[in-house]
Parts: sequence; C-alpha cells; structure tokens
Amino acid sequence: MNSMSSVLKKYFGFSDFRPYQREVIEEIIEKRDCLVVMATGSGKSLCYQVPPLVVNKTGIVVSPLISLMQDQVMTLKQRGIRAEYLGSAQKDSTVHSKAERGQFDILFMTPEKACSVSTSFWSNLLKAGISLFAVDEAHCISEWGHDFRVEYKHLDNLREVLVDVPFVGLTATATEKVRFDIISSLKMNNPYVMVGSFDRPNLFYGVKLLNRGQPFIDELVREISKEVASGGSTIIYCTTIKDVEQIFKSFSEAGIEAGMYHGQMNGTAREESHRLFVRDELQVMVATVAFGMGIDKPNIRQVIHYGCPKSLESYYQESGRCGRDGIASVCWLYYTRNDFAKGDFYCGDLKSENQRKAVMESLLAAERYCVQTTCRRKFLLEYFGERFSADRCGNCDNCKVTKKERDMSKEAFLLMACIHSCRGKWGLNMPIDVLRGSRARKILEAQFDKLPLHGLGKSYPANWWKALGHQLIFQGYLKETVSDVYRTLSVGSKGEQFLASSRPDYQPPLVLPLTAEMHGEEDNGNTQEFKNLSTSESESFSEAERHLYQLLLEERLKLARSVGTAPYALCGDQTIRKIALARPSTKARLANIDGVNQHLVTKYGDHFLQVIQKLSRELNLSLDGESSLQTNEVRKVSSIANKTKLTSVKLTSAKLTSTKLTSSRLTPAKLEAWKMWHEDGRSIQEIANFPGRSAPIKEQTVADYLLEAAQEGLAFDWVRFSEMIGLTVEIISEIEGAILKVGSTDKLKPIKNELPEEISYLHIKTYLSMRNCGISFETVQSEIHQTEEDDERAHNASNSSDPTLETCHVESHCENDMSAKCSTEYCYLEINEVPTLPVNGSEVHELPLAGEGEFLNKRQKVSETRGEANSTKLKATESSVVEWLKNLNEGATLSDALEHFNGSSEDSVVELLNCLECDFSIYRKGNMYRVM
Ligand SMILES: Nc1ncnc2c1ncn2[C@@H]1O[C@H](COP(=O)(O)OP(=O)(O)OP(=O)(O)O)[C@@H](O)[C@H]1O
Repeated sequence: MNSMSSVLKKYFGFSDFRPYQREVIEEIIEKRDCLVVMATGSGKSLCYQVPPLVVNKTGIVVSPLISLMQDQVMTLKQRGIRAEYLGSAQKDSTVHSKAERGQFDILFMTPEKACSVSTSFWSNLLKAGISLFAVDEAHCISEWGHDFRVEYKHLDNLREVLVDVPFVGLTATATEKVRFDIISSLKMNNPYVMVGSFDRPNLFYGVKLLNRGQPFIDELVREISKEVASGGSTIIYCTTIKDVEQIFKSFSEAGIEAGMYHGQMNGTAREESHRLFVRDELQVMVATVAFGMGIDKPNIRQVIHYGCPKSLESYYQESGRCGRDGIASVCWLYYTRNDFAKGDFYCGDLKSENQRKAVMESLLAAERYCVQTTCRRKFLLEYFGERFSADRCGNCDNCKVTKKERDMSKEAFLLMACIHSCRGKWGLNMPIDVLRGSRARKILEAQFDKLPLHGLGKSYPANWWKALGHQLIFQGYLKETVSDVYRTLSVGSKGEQFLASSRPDYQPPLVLPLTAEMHGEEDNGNTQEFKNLSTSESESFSEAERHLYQLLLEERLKLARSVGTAPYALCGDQTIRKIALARPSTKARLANIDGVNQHLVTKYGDHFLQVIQKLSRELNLSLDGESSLQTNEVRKVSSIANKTKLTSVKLTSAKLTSTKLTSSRLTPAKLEAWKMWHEDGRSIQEIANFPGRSAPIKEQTVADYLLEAAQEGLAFDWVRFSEMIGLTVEIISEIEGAILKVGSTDKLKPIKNELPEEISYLHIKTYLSMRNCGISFETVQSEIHQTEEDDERAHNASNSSDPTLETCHVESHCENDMSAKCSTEYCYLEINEVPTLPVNGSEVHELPLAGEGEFLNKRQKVSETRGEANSTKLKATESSVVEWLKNLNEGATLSDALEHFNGSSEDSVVELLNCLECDFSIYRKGNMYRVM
C-alpha cells in the first residue's frame, strides 16, 4: 500500500489535500460507501483517483459521457496513471481483456456499459481487485435532479455483483431530495456523506438586463476578444441555436476563431469543436447547453450567458465550468424579461404536475437571481441550502457597485393596493396594466377600469413597475405562488402591515435601491460592466513575469500539441503561474512546485527548464525567484548584507565573465566559496581545505558550488575554470556526441558511460552549466589559446629573466601547476573527503583536477592521522537517506538530516536531498522530507 500523501505528490503534484478529500479517501480505503457533494472544481475527482493508487487495485468510474471519459483518461495518462475507458468509442480491442485482468488503475465506463458487461468480466476483475465503484455526476440517478438519466437507475443491479466494493456517488449539485435519491438508488449502506460548500470564491457573478440585437453582440465580441488576446478561454451559452449561430457569425466576421456547439450539429462536428476548445486551439466556444457536462477543462476564464437558463441549478452548473483551477474567473448572465415567460415551453413535454411545478419553481428562482439587488453569491448559496453568514461577498456586481436608493413608499403603496384590489388572481402584468390605465378587454371585463387606482401609475413604464414588483417580492412585501405553469401574486404579511399603516396621502417610508431598469439604463444593453479578467489574479506578477507566464502557456501548448494532448493535462494554469514566479533552475526545484508531478518532471522537465532559463534570460528575470525560495527555506538564511536580486546575466566577449556580483539565493557556504575563488583568486583545493573551515570539504563540492554560482549569474571566469579542470574542445565535442546518443541530460551516468574514462563528471557538468548560461565553448577555447600563448610568452620570458621563480601563486591558478611545486598548505585533503559526490542517486563522481595523483598521495598521508576520528560519523548516501526516512512516519527536517548524517557536509546532504526529491524518491511537505 502506498501512502496517500506520496500518491498525491507523485501523480498529482500536490502537497496537501483540500478540505474533505482526505476524509473521503480514508473512508473509501476502509471500504465504506460514500456520497460526496461538493462544488464544481472543489476536487471531487481526486476522491476516486487516489484510492486505487494507494491500494493498487482498479477503481471503476461510471461517467455519463464518452467525451468526458476520454478527456479524463487523457489527463490521467499525462500523470503516469494507467487509465482507460470502456464504451462504444473504444477502438483498442485489448482494453477489455486488460481491464478484466486488473491492468488499469482507473477504468471509466458509461452506465450502459457497466450494466451490460458480462458477469465473468466482473468476477475476473474482482479477483484482480477492485478498489471502488464510483458514480460520477450522481445526480443523474435522481428524477429530482436536473439531468435525470434513466440508465443510471439500473446501476443498483451491480450491488449484488460487486460485493465488498465501496460505492461512491459524486455530484456538484444535489438538494436533500436528490441526495436521498442517490443513496437509496445505489443501495448505499450506512454511507459516509460529505457535503461541502457550494461556494466558488474565485468566481465573480454579474447579471445585466440585455437588449437583444447586433449592437450588444458586437460589444460582446469586442470585449471577449480582449480576453482571447491574453490567452483565456470563454464559453458563451445561448438559449437557442439561432443565437448560437448569430454570435458565432459575429466572431467569424471579427476575425476571431470560435467554436460552435449545439444539438443540431452532427456528432463529428461537435466532437471536433469540443476537442479544439479543450486543447486550447480555440479560445471561444459559442454553445447551447448541449455543450455541457462533458467539459473537464479547468482553465475557462469566463462563462457568459446570453439569455437566462431555465433554472438556477442549470445556471450554477453552467457557470461553474468557469475557473475550476481556482484562478479568478468571471460569470456574467445577460437576460431579457421574455426569458422568464418560457415556463410553458420548458414544461411542454412534462406529464407530471410535480415535475412541471419543479420546473416552474426553478425558473422562478432563476428570475429572482436576476432581478435581485443584494449579494448574488449569498442568494445562490442559500438557494442550495447553504448559510452564507456575510451580507456581502464583495465579488459580485451587487456587492461591487453601490446602487442608489430612494424612498418608494408611494409607488409601493399603489402597486400593493392594486394587487390587493385585483384579488390575488393575477401575475404582475395585470395590476401594472391597471395602474398604467390600460383599457384592454380583460381589464374592462374584470371592471378594473373602475378601480380608483386605474391610471394612477402612468408616469412610469411597465418595466419600471416590474422592477419594483420584483423588489417587493424579494423583500417579502409580495408573495408569488406557482400553480402548475401559472404564477400568481398576492400581498404578503409584510405588505399587509405596510398597507394597514398607510393612507392615500401618507405611507411609511420604504427605501429601495434603484435597479438598472429604474434608472432607464437598461435600454442600451451596454456591456461596460464586463470585467477585465486577467487583472486580479495576476496582481502578484511583475510585467516581465506576466510575459513569462504567457510565453510558458504557449510552450505548454506546443508541447501538448507535440504529444497530442490538452495543455491542461500536462499541468494546470495555476502550476504554470507558480513556475513563472519560481523560475526553477533545477529539476528538484521544479518538482517542489505545487502541481508538478513526477511524470511532468521526468518527461518534460528538461524542456521546461531550458525554456524557463532561456525566457528568463531574455526577460531579464533571475532564476529561482521568490516562490522557489521555499526549496531553500530550511537552509540557513544568508547573512550577506547585499541581497540585491539578480536581474541579468551578461557575457562580456572579452573576458567571458558573467557580470553579476552577488546573489540573494546562494547559501553562505556557496557564496563564500565563490568569493574565495573569484575575489581572492584561490584554487579549488585551497577553498576545500581552507584552514578557517571547521572541517575540509570535498573539492568536488567546491567545484559544484562554483558552477552553481556561475549559473546564478555571479561573475565567473569560464576560461580560468575550464583551464583548471582541463576542459578542451575535444572533450566538449565528445560530450556533445554522448548527449546526442543518450538523447537526454536527465542523468549524467548514461552520458558518462558513453565517454572515455578520462572525461569526468565535472567535465560534463561544466559543459552543461556553460550551456545553461548560454556560453559557447568556442569562445572560451579561443580565450584559452590566447592565455596559453600569453603564458608561454611569459614562461619564456621568465625562464630567461628569473629562473628561480618556480612556486605557484595562489592568485595565478596554482591548480594548473599542481604536479610541479605547489607549496601551499591548503592542498591537503582527508581520505574520507576523497572528492566523490553522489549525484543522481548512487553515481559517484570524481574530480579530475590536474596533478591529481600527487594530491591523492598527500590525502593518503593526512588520512592516516585523521581517519579513525571520523569513522563513527554517518555519511549520507541515496540509500542511507531513503532507508532512514522510511522509518520516520512524520518525515524529517533538514536539520534532522544534518544531525543524523553528521559525516557529510551540509551542502552535500542538501544536494542529495534535492536529487532524491527530483527523482521523486522523496518529497517535501512544508519543511519535512518524507519517503515516497
Ligand atoms: N489537493 C489539491 N490541491 C491542489 N489542487 C487540487 C487538489 N485537488 C484538486 N485540485 C485541482 O482542482 C481542480 C478541480 O478538481 P476536480 O476536477 O477534481 O474538481 P471536481 O470537483 O471533480 O469538479 P467537477 O464537478 O467539475 O467535476 C483541478 O485543476 C485539480 O487539479
């Protein structure tokens, strides 16, 4: 059994479960039936995706649509999860037999398929092991749900077949009635019911009265094109196919490629539209609600409704497709009064009175949502039975725009008195017509023209009165009742009280907000309230970072195209945002970013790192920005005074030197090593054995420090370094050949194996570091030749002028002369500090400094005196660290590791941990390292 947390990091890249996920997963693993009712985008899928990977048994997931299953399979495969689906569209004939042998972690099926596969399939799979039977979109099982599907009803037959398998129902919308229906229809036994919040805090809700017509559509197209330019996706839901076609045409005429999706298109055209949108090839989709449940795309930035949907449940679901990745997104609903007169139409085919009533009530709720003047979120949540304690959410149009108010007691008195006089048998239209003095036949027949109120409300248009009527309903002064498909109005108790304390010449004050209709603002159908979508969430970005983010999105798109998948399947926009902020320079740092999973690192890590490096350089952004500091947060904080952020890495052609002078990110040990090398001119050996150090460090470690400093953009003399390690143009071309052959720079060992003995790991690392810094070795080489010639001239000159000058100077690269007469006391190493360093697991790299033989002799001597003292100290190696962590359930901090592996230096322990993290052998949660 794998641990839940390691599965979460390895396959999904996340370090923490969201609220409720852990509890549900634990219950499922304990084989308890579960009902999970959580908002769209809250992470329900993880509840059925994690258990199969923890217990290593197939999880069956029933899903209503093939397209949805295909998208889910595509995404899971990109996470390294063995997922497949069984259904009519499955072309691979081997899937069935593999599935029954338990070769998939997650197997999707339509409800029809689940009910029609043979019993032998189930019994074989049961033998292999089934971890759960999940029913996604479980509200489809209930006639009370807005998406009832009769085939879901037969799933209960599997209860007898799948003995001892937990049944899990998941849905984003379920009233009490629907919940009860799901539990009883699936014959759940003492289920664990988890009802989460329906709130989607990252969504902005706005509503506006719409003036249908081309000017509105043109404005809409203009506004949406802005969002398209910044890479965001939009769905425009229309209530009719005619509207879809009209808006689609307007996009085409504006030169914006949009997709279209409605029920009259043939299957292939719809699939193509869906595919292009999901894969970010199209940024806009104009659709009817037929484009529905099957959308698993997390990065939709806005959902626009052109016309009010038939119910608040539908609106919540459709708008909920927005911002499932948690990034701020926008939902605008544009309605016309006619939208609410479609009750008859929606109820057309419904036989049962109950169903008609349910439809009418839902439509009524949608209308109230549109016309109300208080917090939309509060209204939505309370409609679904959730208490929202605040009065204002601050993220809807009503909360953001303060509406003007005025005393409307006189008008309210007129309307309520008229409704009262019409004896509560009518909707809102009749009393309004009476007030406006209509002499229509029905008014004359009912003799309402004789009422003293007849004609007293002429000064306001009908829509004004309607707006007031809705406000009074909303405030509880009027009561609306639905009977079959008819709605009638009466004065509620609050209204009765108001009337009782009023006279024709006096009414108690009744202050109400002025709505758009009352302002007379509704007539231009303007869209000025469209929000600039990309602002709020990107506030943390600098201009350059925002640019990098856009470019990384493009890179992800290219990469996804090349492997035939959707960009979000590689990683979410949220993860790309974190990458743009962190700008990791190593795989370990990339792996540590929330949302980055093992598959991404191993398969695309190199590509991402190269792109990040290249783009960061172009945009003058330092690598390992703020966010990645979490990688180092457990290290000691540098006390260096100058913590200037890196802004550029430039190469001066003459000196081949990176120009930065300091870095805020290097540990003090690394910075110190770099200063000794760069500022004091000390050699690697001198630095490794500097007497001020409590214990010598490995030469290899010093070399690594220096290369890291170079990659950090600190001033770095590549010529000197190359000379010091004996890097020649021949060696470089051998390394390049080896890399080509291996096809990856993920691991150094395969590259090393392709090379002659004398080419060392340090040569390879140096070459790669130069490449990372954008340094061409040819230029270095020509500098070396130049230096050699200069040296030779100097040597000749010195031979002739001063034959006694023979010891090497610290300042003049003593390592170049080690085989000769280096007399500095720093050139000693201990035996247990033989320059070896485990990189990428168990690889042991040797430092190939010129004159190494002599050094080894010296080391040998020193070791004879020091070896014993160090023998009890524990050294960190890949296996020792993993073994140690295996026994620590809660994991260990870096300090624990340093204390435990006291035979290794801090930096080698850190480096080793980074390597293990990058290989996903261990992972980090907060500051605790744990084994996968
Ligand atoms: N623990 C987590 N940490 C961070 N992100 C998460 C976590 N769990 C899920 N997510 C992300 O949240 C988003 C929505 O998740 P998911 O698709 O599972 O939601 P859902 O509740 O199933 O939505 P829907 O009802 O639309 O199917 C995805 O981008 C997913 O990667």
